[in-house]
Amino acid sequence: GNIYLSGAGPSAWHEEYPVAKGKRQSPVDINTNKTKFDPKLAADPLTIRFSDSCCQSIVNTGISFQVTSNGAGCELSGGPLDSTYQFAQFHAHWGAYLKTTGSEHTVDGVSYPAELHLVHWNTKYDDFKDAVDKPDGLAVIAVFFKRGKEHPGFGKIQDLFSKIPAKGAKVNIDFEFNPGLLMPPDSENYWTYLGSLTTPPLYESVTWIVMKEPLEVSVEQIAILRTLLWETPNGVSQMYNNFRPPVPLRDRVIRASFG
Ligand SMILES: NS(=O)(=O)c1ccc(-n2ccn(-c3ccc(F)cc3F)c2=O)cc1
Ligand SMILES: [Zn+2]
Repeated sequence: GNIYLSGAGPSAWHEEYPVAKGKRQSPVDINTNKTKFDPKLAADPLTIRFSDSCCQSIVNTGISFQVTSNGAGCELSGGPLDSTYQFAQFHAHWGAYLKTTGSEHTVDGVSYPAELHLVHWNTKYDDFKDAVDKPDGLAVIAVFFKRGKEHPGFGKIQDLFSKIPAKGAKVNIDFEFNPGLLMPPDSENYWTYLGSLTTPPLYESVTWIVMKEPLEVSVEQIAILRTLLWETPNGVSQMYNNFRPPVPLRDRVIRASFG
């Protein structure tokens, strides 16, 4: 069923996944008065490498779209990472029409209309499946979407949505698409903390790298996200509010790469 709409939604996930109440869950609110500038993050800059040939296909996962990659030439290292991570997929989370919620992370309690996640796995492990539940297994870059000018690059991905109308539907991407297009103009400034997958199985395996600067997309593009379809207790309908609200930070400090 639909993990956001069945039962009490995210607040009930702990019944089947006790780790939902764990010590390093995600997403969280980023209270900018409590983040800590770490000069080491600036001393060893985050290196984000994407290629034109790294996106193979797009699938409707039933809770988002997902652009999958074999990771060729797409690697992440430096900053908070002690290893090289390889790109596996990107997807997003978003809200409802005329609502301000939609992102998973919030900044000083404020939500963005949507949030993009670029998922990478630690190449010290054999493959994604092996890395996904290890404490240093994954690194996810989060990019907030804000309403503004159109983003033609993301539009190329959205043009495929009509081809994946239902859960499990998948099509090949037969044009070059470089996920680097989805990085904000300034990707030096980010926050980082140790967290988890934001949907079941909620593994506490993610080093989060949350870009401070949002990416502008048009209001129409935010609306197009909701043209994807998912199953609900009342039948197939538009996909929206596929986000987990922030959970307690517990005993963690969010570090900033900037002063
Ligand atoms: N929203 S997010 O924190 O970026 C996020 C949330 C959930 C996942 N997720 C859920 C199941 N899996 C998964 C996929 C393949 C696999 F072999 C094992 C998994 F757990 C996964 O990667 C991946 C990313
Ligand atoms: Zn996500």
